[in-house]
Amino acid sequence: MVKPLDNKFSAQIKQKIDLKTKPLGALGQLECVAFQLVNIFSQHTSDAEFLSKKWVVIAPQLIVFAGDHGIASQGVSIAPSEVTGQMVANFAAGGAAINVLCRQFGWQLSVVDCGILNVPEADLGVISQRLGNITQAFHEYEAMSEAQLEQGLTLGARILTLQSQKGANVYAFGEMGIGNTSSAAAIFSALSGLSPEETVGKGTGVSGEVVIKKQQLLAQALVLHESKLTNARNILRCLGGFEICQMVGAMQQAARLQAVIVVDGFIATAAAMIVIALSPNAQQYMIFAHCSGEQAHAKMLEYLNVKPLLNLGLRLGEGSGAALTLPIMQSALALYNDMASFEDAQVTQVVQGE
Ligand SMILES: O=C(O)c1ccc[n+]([C@@H]2O[C@H](COP(=O)([O-])O)[C@@H](O)[C@H]2O)c1
Ligand SMILES: Cc1cc2nc[nH]c2cc1C
Repeated sequence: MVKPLDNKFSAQIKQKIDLKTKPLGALGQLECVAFQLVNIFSQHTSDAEFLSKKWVVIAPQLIVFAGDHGIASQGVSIAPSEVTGQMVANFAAGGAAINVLCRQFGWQLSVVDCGILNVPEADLGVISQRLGNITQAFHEYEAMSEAQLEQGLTLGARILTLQSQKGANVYAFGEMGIGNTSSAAAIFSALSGLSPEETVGKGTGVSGEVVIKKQQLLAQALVLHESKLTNARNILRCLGGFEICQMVGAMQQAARLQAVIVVDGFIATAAAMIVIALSPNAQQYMIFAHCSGEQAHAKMLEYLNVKPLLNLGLRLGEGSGAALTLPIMQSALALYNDMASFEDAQVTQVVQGE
């Protein structure tokens, strides 16, 4: 079960932010981030501890879930499925964008093989939680079986529990999987009722013709599975990927632990949408890192009524947008902890005009 935030200290947190030496709201979204983080971190804190404690991000973990997609055989990506495994090897060797950003900011990075076609050599440090080699093409079959779905949710939760032993209070979620923008768009259409024309985009950078092909495959899938697409579990099973499934399990577990969940781009947000559909309280623990260049990501964020922290036109995945939020979260907390109040600094309190 995902508990709602108890909001025990929320009025005090808001007041402390408002009494800092600045015009009301002048730190913009940093104020929202500070409020959300302190509200989450203070869930099991006594009144005395709350007043004296400095709030910090502890042992931040970024987990990249990788999976291959049957739908990729339909030519929906600029890259073949083999690239998923090749990129996983790149993650393991430390050369990808996400490795650079994790080193830059201090995330601990884990990579999970949820079921990819070409598995890198065993000793590369990739965590193996395989549900199969590849999902079935969802325009003709259910992407995965009930057993694979169940196992994926369990294994996703398991990896989060393992990482939580490092004492982390923030988890970020990224993915790698050729073809997975098709899967994420299908999930978004099934959950929202939006047409494939509205949810499909260019993914890795396909041409207009391929976008139309993607839309047609999605339309076919939505008709094929129509009778089953009435709940979030079936939507995930029929249209999802092994990596999306494990991301759902891991995000659910992070929410159960009342930890912060940093959601990356289009595919990670599709996983978050499933989590929210299953457990609406989970959204209280989520920070949406950025608005991706994938055209329907802005629509997903609008559908969830959330404001992302960044808008840099990123469309890489891997957790790259999520990685960039660590210094933002740390800055928001440092301001909350250390910035003087009007009273501390003997500055005349300014009142906002009408
Ligand atoms: O995170 C995003 O918003 C995002 C947007 C477009 C593409 N991607 C990445 O590109 C791959 C999927 O693109 P595609 O064209 O193969 O469906 C997958 O590995 C994702 O990590 C990621
Ligand atoms: C090269 C490459 C790197 C990626 N990283 C995430 N998705 C990707 C897709 C491609 C094609």
